[in-house]
Amino acid sequence: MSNHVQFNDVSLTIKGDSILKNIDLNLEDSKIYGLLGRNGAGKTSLLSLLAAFRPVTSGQIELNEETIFENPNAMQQICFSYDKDYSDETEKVESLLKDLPFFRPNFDYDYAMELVNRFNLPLKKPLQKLSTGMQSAFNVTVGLASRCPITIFDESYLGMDAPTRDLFYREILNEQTEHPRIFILSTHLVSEMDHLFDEVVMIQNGEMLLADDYESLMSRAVQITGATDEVDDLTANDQVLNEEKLGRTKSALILTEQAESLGQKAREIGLETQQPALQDLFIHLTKEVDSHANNR
Ligand SMILES: Nc1ncnc2c1ncn2[C@@H]1O[C@H](COP(=O)(O)OP(=O)(O)OP(=O)(O)O)[C@@H](O)[C@H]1O
Repeated sequence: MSNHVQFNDVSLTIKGDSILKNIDLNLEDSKIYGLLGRNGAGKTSLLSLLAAFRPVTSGQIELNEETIFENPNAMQQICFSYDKDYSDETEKVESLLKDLPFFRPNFDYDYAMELVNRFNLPLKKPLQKLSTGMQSAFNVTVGLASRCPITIFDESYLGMDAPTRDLFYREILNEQTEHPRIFILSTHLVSEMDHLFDEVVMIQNGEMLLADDYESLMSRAVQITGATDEVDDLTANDQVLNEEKLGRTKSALILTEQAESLGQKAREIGLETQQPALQDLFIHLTKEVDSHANNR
């Protein structure tokens, strides 16, 4: 069965503060979503609504047309992996993993043991005694081996060192081939993780800024560099996300439906073009919204 999630005009208010505003979002099966946003943008709030940790203030979130909140059937389909506080957790890694099949119907214990070996997790140690990075590796092990149709990782890899994160990224791609599902990866490590994303979702100040597939978003972006007046003439009618000047030379980051033909024209008149990275778009798209907000 193909799973899909729909956010319909979802808002969240906490103690009078508007945290999320009118969020519309569709999540489709077998896709990896990168959820990006500045600090405090509302990523964790949005994910905690999807995990049914709290009710929406208005709107609906549905999994396969069924409301998620207080719906045990829907909630069993969703795994939310985040940076938990384990300071009081005296249970050992081994016994926690052994208990999981009772709560997670798709939990694959053998796969969990493979991950325990790969991440060098000490089975006999209580969780509270693991290092921060090892606790993250435990969270990731549970998230991957639970094989939930909706699997969410909210910065759950922050404590991991670079080789361990690399191992995790490989597992995600492998799992998506072997056991496809909806993955949502909330992260600030944009340049390190962008190769994983099928879709990109950006939120800013609790509002949806952008939701698009990675390829089509990147195909709309081009960086043009050359003599300032030539770059200005060529890009006069385009959305310039960022400009950097060095003497008489200028580099402009452009987002346009016509990026391919614009790039071609640029090269024809001797300007240089480059494909920007998702991180560049993220930095300048979120910066631009800020500067508008400050001007109001
Ligand atoms: N329980 C709460 N009570 C009041 N405000 C909250 C609560 N939880 C979150 N907020 C506020 O909601 C906003 C969004 O927070 P959230 O944690 O969702 O952002 P985030 O995008 O995950 O940020 P970060 O990248 O820094 O983790 C922030 O302004 C935060 O202060």
